[in-house]
Amino acid sequence: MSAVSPFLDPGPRTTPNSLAVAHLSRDSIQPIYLKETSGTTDGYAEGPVLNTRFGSFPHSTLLNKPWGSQIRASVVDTGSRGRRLKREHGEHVADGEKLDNSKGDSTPGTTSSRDLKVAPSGFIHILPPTPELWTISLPHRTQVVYTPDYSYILHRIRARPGMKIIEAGAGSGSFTHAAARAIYNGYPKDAHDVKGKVFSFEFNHDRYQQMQKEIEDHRLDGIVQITHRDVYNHGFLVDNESPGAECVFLDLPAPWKALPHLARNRPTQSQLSSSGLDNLQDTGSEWKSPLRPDRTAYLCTFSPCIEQVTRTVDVMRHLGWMEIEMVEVAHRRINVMRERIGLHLPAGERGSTQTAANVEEAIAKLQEVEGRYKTSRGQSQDVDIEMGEDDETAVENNPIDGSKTTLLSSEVEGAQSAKPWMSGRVIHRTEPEIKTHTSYLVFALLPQEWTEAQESAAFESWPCGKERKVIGKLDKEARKQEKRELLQGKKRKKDTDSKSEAERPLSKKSKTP
Ligand SMILES: C[S@@+](CC[C@H](N)C(=O)[O-])C[C@H]1O[C@@H](n2cnc3c(N)ncnc32)[C@H](O)[C@@H]1O
Repeated sequence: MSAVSPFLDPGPRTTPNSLAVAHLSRDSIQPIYLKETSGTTDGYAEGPVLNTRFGSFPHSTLLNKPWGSQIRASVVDTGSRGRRLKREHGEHVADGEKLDNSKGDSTPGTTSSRDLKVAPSGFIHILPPTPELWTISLPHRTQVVYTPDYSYILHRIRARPGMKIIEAGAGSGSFTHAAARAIYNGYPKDAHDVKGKVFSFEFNHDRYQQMQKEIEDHRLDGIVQITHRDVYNHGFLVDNESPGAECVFLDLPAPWKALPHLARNRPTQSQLSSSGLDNLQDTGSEWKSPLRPDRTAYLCTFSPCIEQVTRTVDVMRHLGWMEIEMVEVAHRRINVMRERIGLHLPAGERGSTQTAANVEEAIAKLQEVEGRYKTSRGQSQDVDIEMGEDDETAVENNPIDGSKTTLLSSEVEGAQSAKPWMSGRVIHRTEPEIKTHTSYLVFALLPQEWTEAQESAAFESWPCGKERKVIGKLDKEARKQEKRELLQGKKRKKDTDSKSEAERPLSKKSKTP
């Protein structure tokens, strides 16, 4: 294993031949494999270039940067690229159009990073890959499980470092990456090393191959083992060995068809037929459960429709799964922002409301308007001109409706000195509606295997039913009789005490205080 996956330990800086995430804007991010190539690449003298709507970014400007750095766009000759490609393909290019490749790196026709000119505008941020960022930027091959769902699922199935998870189907690998991070407690040294692992199963061959490649590119091999398999018919054993899983996640069109393969013992014919799975015949071979025998197994299935849920729950009941529960994650994004209220704020600015922020501001404005009205009645002069000549105030034009706002000099100073991102009240607003239904999550658990030997050992330690001392009586009449006897005993004691008191010699009695 060359290095740790950037998903598990990205290190302090970007490195060549590794995955990074280009953050263009809040809703636009792009995964990128950073390459350290000195020669002309794809027609660019600058080597490999990331072209975005915020400008062009040669990889050389993105390499060896601390994660989270802001990278400014570079001036890249995108126009000559087409001409260069044409020339490479032997097409005629006019002499005057020929490119001067002499400057730059030692490699002819390349531009070194120190020769690159910073573009007048445009920047991105370079971020380390995480399962969350990968989920929103990965190449979609199927519907994927998103972060609000998988964070809850991993918590409920108790995925933690050192656990073994079975996942089917792998699809686009969104859940796989999050699961790999959750169970990671080091890379296994060999096949017998007991480290956390994700056993992933995918039926579609193309998706299986793409996943296999991604896992290698992301250096997750050893932590994720993907198998090309139809789990409905062939179950979850890997090389005919049990993965020994404690956690299971099924994102399949018919999860109930995979459930009989997750039983502790071979399901009986009646269990199979009551589940509608008569086609799964007894093959005669030895039964191996893919679950860890000495631990409770936690399962989650992910289904978009309620009919799939009812079918799954029905089969779960027949196969002995317990504490079955369905949950839907209704996720809402909460936007936290600053809201600025005040008459002095520039009109039409995002997040600002032009209204009096308090009583003082409202009175000041009224007084000012009244004063202006009196002045305009006294002198028939243009108010705007007068205002413009007045040092104490300034007039602001509203770019939207053309109206004018008069700013008091103190307000102008205040508005200029305040940092825009610090002014205003911090408020939060949720999205007005929950956007989409993702899926119904069905959770269940299968208790650990319990043998006769374990039962006898438990009985030895806690001999249930062999208690020697019986505390209290069981029936009502016996309890009443017990109470009667208790009261009679007390009464007898009281009588005896008072009798002995009466019989005591008088001299002794008088000494009593
Ligand atoms: C919705 S996708 C899974 C998406 C994945 N959980 C993710 O987060 O990216 C369902 C996948 O199950 C696979 N699949 C369907 N039937 C299967 C079967 N019998 N055995 C294994 N995989 C199967 C499909 O090929 C598909 O890729």
